[in-house]
Amino acid sequence: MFTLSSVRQWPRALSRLTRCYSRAGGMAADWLSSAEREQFLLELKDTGWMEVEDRDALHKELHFKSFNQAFGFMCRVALQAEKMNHHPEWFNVYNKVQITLSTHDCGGLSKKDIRLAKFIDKVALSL
Ligand SMILES: C[C@H](O)[C@H](O)[C@H]1CNC2=NC(N)=NC(=O)C2=N1
Repeated sequence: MFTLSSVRQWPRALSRLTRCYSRAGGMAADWLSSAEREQFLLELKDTGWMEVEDRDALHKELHFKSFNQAFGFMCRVALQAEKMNHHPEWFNVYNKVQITLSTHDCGGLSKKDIRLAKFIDKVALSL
């Protein structure tokens, strides 16, 4: 019989899928297939994103000309995060912004993280 407790013996990726599916109200729309994950991570690593060692997340540090520019960047990302209902974990000191992306509802990376990472790169490039 299928039970959530039995899923823990399944591969980690499948376990993440069930967590993502159940918590996100049965919608696995944001789930990343292995092929998508590989492709998107390749693209994002090209623009300076790194995989975090001890969790399924992406990290990037951005440097701006001034605090004003860094904070303006954060405002634009914050509005997009609210629109997506998907929020970054971030830290700002003066002209530097450190960002970590992961989908808490899924316990790892989802398509929302990819979309937000690409938005972040687009905004950073426009400044
Ligand atoms: C209740 C609210 O919709 C959820 O907590 C949203 C908010 N923002 C979020 N942001 C991120 N990064 N992961 C989430 O799972 C998440 N869930």
